[in-house]
Amino acid sequence: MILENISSNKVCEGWHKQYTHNSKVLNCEMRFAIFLPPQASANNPVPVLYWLSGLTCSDENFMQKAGAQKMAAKLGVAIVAPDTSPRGEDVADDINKAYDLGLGAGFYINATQAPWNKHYQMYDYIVHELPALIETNFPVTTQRAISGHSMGGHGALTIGLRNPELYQSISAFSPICNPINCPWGEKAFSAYLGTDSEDWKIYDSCELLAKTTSHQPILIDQGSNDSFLQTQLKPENLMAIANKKNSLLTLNMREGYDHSYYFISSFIDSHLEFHAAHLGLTQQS
Ligand SMILES: N[C@@H](CCC(=O)N[C@@H](CS)C(=O)NCC(=O)O)C(=O)O
Repeated sequence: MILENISSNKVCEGWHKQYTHNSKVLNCEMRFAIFLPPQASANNPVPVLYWLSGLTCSDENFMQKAGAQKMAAKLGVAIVAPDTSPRGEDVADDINKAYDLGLGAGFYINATQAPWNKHYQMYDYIVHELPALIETNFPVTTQRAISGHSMGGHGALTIGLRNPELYQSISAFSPICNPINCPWGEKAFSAYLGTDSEDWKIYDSCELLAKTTSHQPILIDQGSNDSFLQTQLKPENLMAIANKKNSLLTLNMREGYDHSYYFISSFIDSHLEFHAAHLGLTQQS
């Protein structure tokens, strides 16, 4: 598969690069960003943290606003930030161009309903196609961790929980924890997956955590002043299941923080350290 490099910036002794490529799974051209820490070389491949962004985002929001590169460079971990939906002229979008359905709102699921199913196969793209591309073209190992924000936090939790053998650790900022029981999830899942809510459960972290038999480490940070907390995010639903099952889930409620990248940038270092510990990396000065 051909990758086209469209930008390169040196940052924290490593490199931030953007690429475009033709996605077979999504049936369109896609763009992603990668941060390669200074340690990464053919003789010293590094593990990868996949970052899934939230509604309205592209590969750029996290890379430009989270300030993750300094710690990732210290720890020696690569970060890959994909886009949040398929893109292009012929890709279906919401008729009202709503921010929470269609472009920028792929929800990291495989759509089964027309017209969405032609392109909206973000689950397969994130789990299979993109890592294969990254592992073929960059000095990285097959070790993966996964994290994300809001819709991307839902993506990280569900993808991580469904594939414990592929992801060493899972983290999330302000994740949509129970999409089958909130307006964002109900709207997107009924469009992409149809109206039978039984079919939605394989993309709901509460349902998945209740059923899993593996004990993956999970870290969640949530701001107490997040305007979406009560209506859309519902971390208490996930916590109740985690407590019942003795899951390795830590939920940090952060007083006064909101839903923005100001919040993410305040705690991203601790998430990188959490993943590094589970990937067997130690901080280098
Ligand atoms: N009220 C927002 C909802 C979307 C939103 O808050 N998006 C979050 C993720 S759910 C985000 O990261 N936005 C982009 C940014 O802050 O850079 C809007 O209408 O754009």
